[in-house]
Amino acid sequence: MRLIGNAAAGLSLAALAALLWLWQPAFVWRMPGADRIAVAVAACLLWLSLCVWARRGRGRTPPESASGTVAVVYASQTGSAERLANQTVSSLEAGGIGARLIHLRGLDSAALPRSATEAVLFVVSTTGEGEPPDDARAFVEALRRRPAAVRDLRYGLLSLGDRSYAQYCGFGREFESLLRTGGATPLFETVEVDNGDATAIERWHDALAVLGTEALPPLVPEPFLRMRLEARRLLNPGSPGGPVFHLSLAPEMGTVPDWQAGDIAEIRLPGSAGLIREYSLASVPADARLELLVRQQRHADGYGVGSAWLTLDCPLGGPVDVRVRRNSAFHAPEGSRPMLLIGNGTGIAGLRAHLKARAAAKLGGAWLIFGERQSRHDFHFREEIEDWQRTGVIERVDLAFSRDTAQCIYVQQRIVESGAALDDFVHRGAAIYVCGSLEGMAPGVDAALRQVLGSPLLESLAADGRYRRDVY
Ligand SMILES: Cc1cc2nc3c(=O)[nH]c(=O)nc-3n(C[C@H](O)[C@H](O)[C@H](O)COP(=O)(O)O)c2cc1C
Repeated sequence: MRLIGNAAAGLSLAALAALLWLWQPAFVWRMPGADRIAVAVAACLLWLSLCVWARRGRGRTPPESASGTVAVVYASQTGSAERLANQTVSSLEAGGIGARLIHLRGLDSAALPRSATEAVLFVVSTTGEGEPPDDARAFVEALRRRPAAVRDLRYGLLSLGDRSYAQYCGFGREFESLLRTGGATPLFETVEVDNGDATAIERWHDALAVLGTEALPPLVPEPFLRMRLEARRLLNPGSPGGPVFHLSLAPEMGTVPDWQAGDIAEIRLPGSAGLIREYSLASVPADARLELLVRQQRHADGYGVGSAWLTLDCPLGGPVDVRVRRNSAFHAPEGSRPMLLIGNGTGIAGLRAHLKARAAAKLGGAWLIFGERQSRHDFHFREEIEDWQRTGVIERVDLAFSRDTAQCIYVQQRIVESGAALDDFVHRGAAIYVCGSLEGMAPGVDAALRQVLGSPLLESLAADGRYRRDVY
């Protein structure tokens, strides 16, 4: 191919030189012979540099493997599928296969590559009770209506889940059945990953050999960073609820890793076969600290493993192995769009990070709806929140303390009570962010938003990334 290309460039160069010689416009004709030759040489040089420039431009596209390029499409609720998709792209590219990362949110099934040379690798997780991540809902809905949209697609599927849930990999299985119904062709057997199981991830890596290279570098897991527990403060002494601690992790040396509001801290517990616990980050990089809220879990048979270590056993100043997981599904909206922040309990952590980021960017236009048990004990970060109200970062706060009154008020009631203002806020362009418990709060908030805004609007907000949730 390259030989043919070079020959063609040579021939066209010769033709151009001949043309220039024959044509010789009048002003060139009047020049002395030596000058005419100089003009012809200059024109040829100009032509040559144009050819070189055009070839360099072409060289910037990803290299194609013997079997073409790969689109790696992910849908993720809390960032794990996003991370594996990223690692897959890096590994493919290092192995010489052109790969591009695509977020399933906003993707039209008609836009999926369907050529014989481009394969699609899907990396998806399951959330809720066997449900798709929020960023996959619109795509899946469209696929249900028009399954043939994926006909002729060649795909591989990595499906993340956790066997402790009743519907293990429920969404991954539903997605695969939709792909097959639509006539898509699997490149290899779907790989299901139970709770980050490394052996299953290795199987995924091995299966990728079908794309045309045996020597694919391994998927590189992000390393943990050694930090130390700098501070631990009980936020709710006297609360009828479980104790909530505000933890601050400082770097042992050097700087903290980079992150954005919405990202998640993964903490590796010592002496527990590498068990990892995850928490929404409550701080921003300008704080130079990773801050978390941890509720101490007490069960009939003792404390929860992760929370007991962080709130009781880890000594102040002691080492903590941590890494940050990018969770773009809960990142801030673009620009200065207003935000409706809804959460309960330790969910204030993720919302606080967003408020801190907005305060630093001098953005107003935040509305906070927060719920806990008693205002006297459980109004976490009260001073900060009141300060943000004074300085205009927060334009409105609604609180729902369930144990302050006999009627047990929750955030979902506040949503319904403020229906007209909330509808107006959304029509002013606001994005809705929900952080906190999956049980009770998240479905209750979802139902209340549907009641106030209507399901079609809420679905379209989700599809546009204006309804995002970090719920656990
Ligand atoms: C709130 C919540 C609900 C979940 N529901 C399920 C489920 O129904 N079935 C399942 O197999 N895994 C379930 N999981 C486990 C996730 O699929 C698993 O942790 C996955 O690695 C998350 O990937 P993501 O971060 O890309 O969303 C759930 C996890 C969470 C936090």
